[in-house]
Amino acid sequence: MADEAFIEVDGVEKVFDVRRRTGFLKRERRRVRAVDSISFRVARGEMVGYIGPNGAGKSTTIKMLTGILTPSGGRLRVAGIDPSRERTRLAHRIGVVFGQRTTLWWDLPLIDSYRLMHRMYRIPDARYRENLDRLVDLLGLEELLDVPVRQLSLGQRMRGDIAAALLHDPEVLYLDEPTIGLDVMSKARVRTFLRELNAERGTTVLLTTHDLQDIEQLCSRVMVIDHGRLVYDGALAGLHEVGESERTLVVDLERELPPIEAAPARVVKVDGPRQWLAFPASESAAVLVARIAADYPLVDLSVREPDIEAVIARMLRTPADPPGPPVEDAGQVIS
Ligand SMILES: Nc1ncnc2c1ncn2[C@@H]1O[C@H](COP(=O)(O)OP(=O)(O)OP(=O)(O)O)[C@@H](O)[C@H]1O
Repeated sequence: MADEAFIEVDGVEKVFDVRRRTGFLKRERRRVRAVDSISFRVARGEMVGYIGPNGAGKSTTIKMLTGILTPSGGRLRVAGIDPSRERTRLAHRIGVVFGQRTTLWWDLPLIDSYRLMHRMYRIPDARYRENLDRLVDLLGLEELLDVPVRQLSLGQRMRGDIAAALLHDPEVLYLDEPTIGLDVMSKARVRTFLRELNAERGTTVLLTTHDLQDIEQLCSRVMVIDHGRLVYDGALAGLHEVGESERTLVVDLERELPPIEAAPARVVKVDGPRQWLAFPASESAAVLVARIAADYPLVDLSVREPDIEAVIARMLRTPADPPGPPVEDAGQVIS
Protein backbone atom coordinates (compact mmCIF):
# COMPACT_ATOMS: atom_id res chain seq x y z
CA MET A 1 0.00 0.00 0.00
CA ALA A 2 1.63 3.22 -1.19
CA ASP A 3 0.50 5.47 1.66
CA GLU A 4 0.97 2.93 4.44
CA ALA A 5 2.50 4.74 7.43
CA PHE A 6 5.78 3.00 8.09
CA ILE A 7 6.96 5.36 10.80
CA GLU A 8 4.31 6.67 13.20
CA VAL A 9 5.18 9.33 15.75
CA ASP A 10 2.34 10.68 17.91
CA GLY A 11 2.97 13.38 20.52
CA VAL A 12 6.40 11.97 21.29
CA GLU A 13 8.58 13.77 23.81
CA LYS A 14 11.90 13.22 25.49
CA VAL A 15 12.91 14.97 28.67
CA PHE A 16 16.44 14.64 30.04
CA ASP A 17 17.28 15.22 33.69
CA VAL A 18 20.53 17.11 33.81
CA ARG A 19 22.55 17.76 36.99
CA ARG A 20 25.00 20.60 36.92
CA ARG A 21 27.50 21.75 39.54
CA THR A 22 26.81 25.40 40.38
CA GLY A 23 29.05 25.80 43.48
CA PHE A 24 31.30 23.86 45.86
CA LEU A 25 28.52 21.64 47.21
CA LYS A 26 25.69 22.96 45.12
CA ARG A 27 24.14 21.10 42.27
CA GLU A 28 21.31 22.27 40.16
CA ARG A 29 18.83 19.85 38.65
CA ARG A 30 17.27 20.84 35.38
CA ARG A 31 14.95 19.17 32.96
CA VAL A 32 15.71 19.62 29.29
CA ARG A 33 12.86 18.93 26.90
CA ALA A 34 14.91 17.78 23.91
CA VAL A 35 11.86 16.62 21.93
CA ASP A 36 8.58 18.33 22.63
CA SER A 37 5.40 16.56 21.58
CA ILE A 38 6.16 15.92 17.93
CA SER A 39 3.89 14.01 15.56
CA PHE A 40 4.51 12.86 12.02
CA ARG A 41 4.01 9.92 9.72
CA VAL A 42 6.38 8.60 7.08
CA ALA A 43 4.98 6.33 4.38
CA ARG A 44 6.83 3.26 3.16
CA GLY A 45 9.29 4.27 0.44
CA GLU A 46 9.38 7.99 1.30
CA MET A 47 12.67 9.90 1.51
CA VAL A 48 12.32 12.60 4.14
CA GLY A 49 14.82 15.23 5.26
CA TYR A 50 14.93 15.94 8.99
CA ILE A 51 16.69 19.20 9.64
CA GLY A 52 17.16 21.83 12.30
CA PRO A 53 19.79 23.90 14.09
CA ASN A 54 22.35 22.32 16.44
CA GLY A 55 20.74 20.90 19.55
CA ALA A 56 17.25 21.01 18.02
CA GLY A 57 16.47 17.37 18.87
CA LYS A 58 17.24 15.52 15.63
CA SER A 59 19.59 12.88 17.07
CA THR A 60 17.31 12.37 20.05
CA THR A 61 14.44 11.63 17.66
CA ILE A 62 16.54 9.19 15.63
CA LYS A 63 17.71 7.47 18.81
CA MET A 64 14.08 7.00 19.89
CA LEU A 65 13.21 5.63 16.44
CA THR A 66 15.98 3.04 16.74
CA GLY A 67 15.08 2.13 20.33
CA ILE A 68 18.35 3.42 21.85
CA LEU A 69 16.34 5.96 23.87
CA THR A 70 12.89 5.47 25.40
CA PRO A 71 10.44 8.35 24.88
CA SER A 72 9.24 10.17 28.02
CA GLY A 73 5.78 10.36 26.48
CA GLY A 74 3.75 9.76 23.35
CA ARG A 75 3.49 6.82 20.99
CA LEU A 76 6.05 5.62 18.48
CA ARG A 77 5.95 2.76 15.99
CA VAL A 78 8.35 1.71 13.24
CA ALA A 79 7.03 -1.06 10.99
CA GLY A 80 4.40 -1.61 13.67
CA ILE A 81 7.09 -2.24 16.30
CA ASP A 82 7.58 -0.21 19.49
CA PRO A 83 11.34 0.49 19.15
CA SER A 84 12.32 0.71 22.82
CA ARG A 85 10.40 -2.46 23.76
CA GLU A 86 11.55 -4.61 20.87
CA ARG A 87 14.85 -3.10 19.91
CA THR A 88 16.45 -6.33 18.75
CA ARG A 89 13.51 -7.34 16.58
CA LEU A 90 13.48 -3.86 15.05
CA ALA A 91 17.25 -3.95 14.44
CA HIS A 92 16.67 -6.56 11.71
CA ARG A 93 14.44 -4.15 9.83
CA ILE A 94 16.36 -0.87 10.12
CA GLY A 95 19.76 0.40 9.07
CA VAL A 96 21.57 3.33 10.67
CA VAL A 97 24.50 5.39 9.40
CA PHE A 98 26.09 8.08 11.55
CA GLY A 99 28.36 10.25 9.43
CA GLN A 100 30.54 11.18 12.38
CA ARG A 101 30.95 7.66 13.76
CA THR A 102 31.61 4.32 12.17
CA THR A 103 29.97 1.00 12.91
CA LEU A 104 32.92 -0.78 11.26
CA TRP A 105 35.75 -2.43 13.14
CA TRP A 106 38.60 0.07 12.95
CA ASP A 107 41.56 -2.31 12.78
CA LEU A 108 40.00 -4.98 10.60
CA PRO A 109 39.83 -5.09 6.81
CA LEU A 110 36.44 -3.89 5.57
CA ILE A 111 35.35 -7.38 4.50
CA ASP A 112 35.84 -8.70 8.05
CA SER A 113 33.32 -6.19 9.40
CA TYR A 114 30.84 -7.43 6.82
CA ARG A 115 31.53 -11.05 7.79
CA LEU A 116 30.89 -10.19 11.43
CA MET A 117 27.63 -8.46 10.52
CA HIS A 118 26.62 -11.50 8.47
CA ARG A 119 26.76 -13.51 11.68
CA MET A 120 25.41 -10.87 14.05
CA TYR A 121 22.30 -10.30 11.96
CA ARG A 122 22.05 -14.00 11.05
CA ILE A 123 21.68 -13.12 7.38
CA PRO A 124 21.08 -16.26 5.29
CA ASP A 125 24.26 -17.07 3.31
CA ALA A 126 22.79 -16.68 -0.17
CA ARG A 127 21.18 -13.36 0.69
CA TYR A 128 24.38 -12.08 2.31
CA ARG A 129 26.45 -12.94 -0.76
CA GLU A 130 23.93 -11.43 -3.13
CA ASN A 131 23.65 -8.19 -1.11
CA LEU A 132 27.39 -7.94 -0.62
CA ASP A 133 28.06 -8.32 -4.35
CA ARG A 134 25.44 -5.74 -5.24
CA LEU A 135 26.58 -3.20 -2.63
CA VAL A 136 30.27 -3.65 -3.45
CA ASP A 137 29.45 -3.05 -7.09
CA LEU A 138 27.12 -0.06 -6.57
CA LEU A 139 29.33 1.65 -4.01
CA GLY A 140 32.64 0.88 -5.74
CA LEU A 141 34.12 -1.05 -2.80
CA GLU A 142 35.92 -3.85 -4.67
CA GLU A 143 39.42 -2.43 -4.19
CA LEU A 144 38.78 -1.54 -0.56
CA LEU A 145 37.56 -4.84 0.89
CA ASP A 146 40.99 -5.92 2.16
CA VAL A 147 41.99 -2.50 3.48
CA PRO A 148 41.79 -1.91 7.27
CA VAL A 149 39.04 0.60 7.99
CA ARG A 150 41.45 3.02 9.67
CA GLN A 151 43.31 3.40 6.36
CA LEU A 152 40.21 4.40 4.39
CA SER A 153 39.51 8.00 3.41
CA LEU A 154 36.40 9.60 4.86
CA GLY A 155 34.45 9.11 1.62
CA GLN A 156 35.55 5.47 1.30
CA ARG A 157 34.68 4.83 4.93
CA MET A 158 31.26 6.39 4.49
CA ARG A 159 30.52 4.14 1.52
CA GLY A 160 31.74 1.20 3.60
CA ASP A 161 29.39 2.21 6.43
CA ILE A 162 26.42 2.56 4.09
CA ALA A 163 27.03 -0.94 2.74
CA ALA A 164 27.27 -2.27 6.30
CA ALA A 165 23.92 -0.70 7.18
CA LEU A 166 22.25 -2.34 4.17
CA LEU A 167 23.65 -5.89 4.24
CA HIS A 168 20.58 -7.20 6.06
CA ASP A 169 18.08 -5.54 3.64
CA PRO A 170 16.58 -3.04 6.07
CA GLU A 171 13.24 -1.51 5.10
CA VAL A 172 14.18 1.85 6.59
CA LEU A 173 17.51 3.65 6.63
CA TYR A 174 18.32 6.45 9.08
CA LEU A 175 21.15 8.59 7.82
CA ASP A 176 22.75 11.14 10.13
CA GLU A 177 24.95 13.52 8.11
CA PRO A 178 25.94 10.95 5.45
CA THR A 179 27.87 13.48 3.33
CA ILE A 180 29.59 15.44 6.08
CA GLY A 181 33.21 16.21 5.22
CA LEU A 182 33.02 14.50 1.82
CA ASP A 183 34.39 16.02 -1.39
CA VAL A 184 32.06 16.88 -4.26
CA MET A 185 32.63 13.59 -6.11
CA SER A 186 32.05 11.44 -3.02
CA LYS A 187 28.90 13.38 -2.15
CA ALA A 188 27.56 12.84 -5.67
CA ARG A 189 28.33 9.14 -5.48
CA VAL A 190 26.57 8.69 -2.14
CA ARG A 191 23.52 10.66 -3.31
CA THR A 192 23.25 8.71 -6.58
CA PHE A 193 23.44 5.47 -4.66
CA LEU A 194 20.71 6.51 -2.21
CA ARG A 195 18.40 7.60 -5.03
CA GLU A 196 18.86 4.24 -6.77
CA LEU A 197 18.36 2.33 -3.53
CA ASN A 198 15.10 4.14 -2.92
CA ALA A 199 13.88 3.70 -6.50
CA GLU A 200 14.83 0.04 -6.82
CA ARG A 201 14.17 -1.31 -3.35
CA GLY A 202 11.62 1.17 -2.04
CA THR A 203 13.75 1.69 1.07
CA THR A 204 12.29 4.36 3.37
CA VAL A 205 14.94 6.98 4.20
CA LEU A 206 15.05 9.52 7.01
CA LEU A 207 17.94 11.87 6.42
CA THR A 208 19.49 14.32 8.86
CA THR A 209 21.86 16.78 7.25
CA HIS A 210 23.24 20.30 7.28
CA ASP A 211 23.69 20.18 3.51
CA LEU A 212 20.72 21.64 1.66
CA GLN A 213 21.80 19.92 -1.54
CA ASP A 214 21.39 16.51 0.11
CA ILE A 215 17.76 17.43 0.71
CA GLU A 216 17.29 19.05 -2.69
CA GLN A 217 18.63 16.06 -4.55
CA LEU A 218 17.08 13.33 -2.44
CA CYS A 219 13.98 14.38 -0.54
CA SER A 220 10.58 15.47 -1.74
CA ARG A 221 9.63 16.28 1.82
CA VAL A 222 11.42 18.00 4.63
CA MET A 223 10.64 18.29 8.34
CA VAL A 224 12.19 21.05 10.41
CA ILE A 225 12.67 20.70 14.15
CA ASP A 226 13.58 23.60 16.40
CA HIS A 227 13.84 23.53 20.19
CA GLY A 228 12.31 20.06 20.11
CA ARG A 229 9.23 21.14 18.17
CA LEU A 230 8.28 20.31 14.63
CA VAL A 231 7.95 23.72 13.00
CA TYR A 232 7.62 22.71 9.34
CA ASP A 233 6.58 19.60 7.45
CA GLY A 234 6.23 19.85 3.67
CA ALA A 235 8.01 20.38 0.38
CA LEU A 236 11.44 22.03 0.28
CA ALA A 237 10.09 24.70 -2.08
CA GLY A 238 7.53 25.64 0.56
CA LEU A 239 10.30 25.98 3.13
CA HIS A 240 12.06 28.49 0.89
CA GLU A 241 8.82 30.45 0.63
CA VAL A 242 8.12 30.43 4.36
CA GLY A 243 11.72 31.37 5.05
CA GLU A 244 11.78 33.87 2.17
CA SER A 245 15.21 32.42 1.57
CA GLU A 246 17.60 33.89 -0.92
CA ARG A 247 20.17 32.52 -3.33
CA THR A 248 23.24 34.43 -4.38
CA LEU A 249 24.36 35.04 -7.93
CA VAL A 250 28.08 35.78 -8.17
CA VAL A 251 28.82 37.65 -11.38
CA ASP A 252 32.20 38.45 -12.95
CA LEU A 253 31.98 41.40 -15.35
CA GLU A 254 34.57 42.42 -17.93
CA ARG A 255 35.40 45.52 -15.88
CA GLU A 256 34.36 47.41 -12.77
CA LEU A 257 30.87 48.79 -13.23
CA PRO A 258 28.22 50.43 -11.02
CA PRO A 259 25.96 47.97 -9.14
CA ILE A 260 23.90 45.84 -11.53
CA GLU A 261 20.21 46.72 -11.68
CA ALA A 262 18.10 43.57 -12.01
CA ALA A 263 15.17 43.64 -9.57
CA PRO A 264 14.11 41.64 -7.61
CA ALA A 265 17.82 40.79 -7.30
CA ARG A 266 19.86 43.33 -5.37
CA VAL A 267 23.59 43.81 -5.18
CA VAL A 268 24.86 42.94 -1.71
CA LYS A 269 28.61 43.17 -2.34
CA VAL A 270 31.02 44.52 -4.95
CA ASP A 271 34.70 43.65 -5.27
CA GLY A 272 36.25 45.09 -8.45
CA PRO A 273 34.56 43.50 -11.45
CA ARG A 274 32.87 40.87 -9.23
CA GLN A 275 29.39 41.51 -7.86
CA TRP A 276 27.17 39.46 -5.53
CA LEU A 277 23.42 39.65 -6.06
CA ALA A 278 20.87 38.21 -3.63
CA PHE A 279 17.57 37.06 -5.12
CA PRO A 280 14.53 35.13 -3.80
CA ALA A 281 15.22 31.38 -3.92
CA SER A 282 11.81 30.84 -5.51
CA GLU A 283 12.81 32.97 -8.57
CA SER A 284 14.39 31.33 -11.62
CA ALA A 285 18.15 31.86 -11.78
CA ALA A 286 18.06 31.21 -15.54
CA VAL A 287 15.71 34.14 -16.20
CA LEU A 288 17.81 36.45 -14.03
CA VAL A 289 21.07 35.39 -15.70
CA ALA A 290 19.57 35.92 -19.18
CA ARG A 291 18.50 39.44 -18.23
CA ILE A 292 21.90 40.35 -16.81
CA ALA A 293 23.72 38.80 -19.77
CA ALA A 294 21.64 40.91 -22.16
CA ASP A 295 22.55 44.20 -20.40
CA TYR A 296 26.04 43.65 -18.97
CA PRO A 297 29.41 42.36 -20.27
CA LEU A 298 29.43 39.00 -18.45
CA VAL A 299 32.60 36.89 -18.15
CA ASP A 300 31.58 34.24 -15.64
CA LEU A 301 28.96 33.49 -13.00
CA SER A 302 27.92 31.00 -10.33
CA VAL A 303 24.85 30.49 -8.17
CA ARG A 304 25.18 29.81 -4.45
CA GLU A 305 22.40 28.03 -2.61
CA PRO A 306 21.41 29.21 0.87
CA ASP A 307 22.58 26.84 3.58
CA ILE A 308 20.08 25.15 5.83
CA GLU A 309 20.97 27.27 8.84
CA ALA A 310 20.23 30.45 6.85
CA VAL A 311 16.90 29.12 5.57
CA ILE A 312 15.81 28.00 9.02
CA ALA A 313 17.05 31.17 10.71
CA ARG A 314 14.96 33.26 8.33
CA MET A 315 11.97 31.01 8.76
CA LEU A 316 12.13 31.17 12.55
CA ARG A 317 12.40 34.94 12.46
CA THR A 318 8.88 35.35 11.03
CA PRO A 319 6.63 37.42 13.39
CA ALA A 320 4.08 34.59 13.58
CA ASP A 321 6.63 32.51 15.44
CA PRO A 322 8.30 34.59 18.16
CA PRO A 323 11.53 33.34 19.75
CA GLY A 324 11.04 30.53 22.29
CA PRO A 325 11.85 30.63 26.02
CA PRO A 326 15.45 30.92 27.25
CA VAL A 327 17.48 27.94 26.24
CA GLU A 328 20.65 26.36 27.32
CA ASP A 329 22.65 24.38 24.83
CA ALA A 330 19.78 24.98 22.41
CA GLY A 331 17.41 22.41 24.03
CA GLN A 332 14.30 23.96 25.56
CA VAL A 333 14.74 24.34 29.33
CA ILE A 334 11.42 23.78 31.04
CA SER A 335 12.33 24.07 34.72
N1 LIG B 1 21.87 12.24 27.03
C1 LIG B 1 21.53 13.52 27.18
N2 LIG B 1 21.46 14.08 28.39
C2 LIG B 1 21.09 15.37 28.55
N3 LIG B 1 20.78 16.21 27.55
C3 LIG B 1 20.83 15.71 26.30
C4 LIG B 1 21.21 14.35 26.04
N4 LIG B 1 21.17 14.15 24.70
C5 LIG B 1 20.79 15.32 24.15
N5 LIG B 1 20.59 16.25 25.11
C6 LIG B 1 20.15 17.63 24.89
O1 LIG B 1 18.97 17.59 24.12
C7 LIG B 1 18.96 18.63 23.16
C8 LIG B 1 18.80 18.05 21.76
O2 LIG B 1 20.00 17.34 21.40
P1 LIG B 1 20.16 16.51 20.04
O3 LIG B 1 21.48 15.83 20.11
O4 LIG B 1 18.96 15.67 19.82
O5 LIG B 1 20.18 17.69 18.97
P2 LIG B 1 20.54 17.65 17.41
O6 LIG B 1 19.42 18.35 16.72
O7 LIG B 1 20.83 16.26 16.97
O8 LIG B 1 21.84 18.55 17.34
P3 LIG B 1 23.17 18.48 16.41
O9 LIG B 1 22.77 19.02 15.06
O10 LIG B 1 24.09 19.40 17.14
O11 LIG B 1 23.63 17.05 16.38
C9 LIG B 1 20.24 19.41 23.38
O12 LIG B 1 19.97 20.49 24.22
C10 LIG B 1 21.14 18.41 24.06
O13 LIG B 1 22.08 19.07 24.90
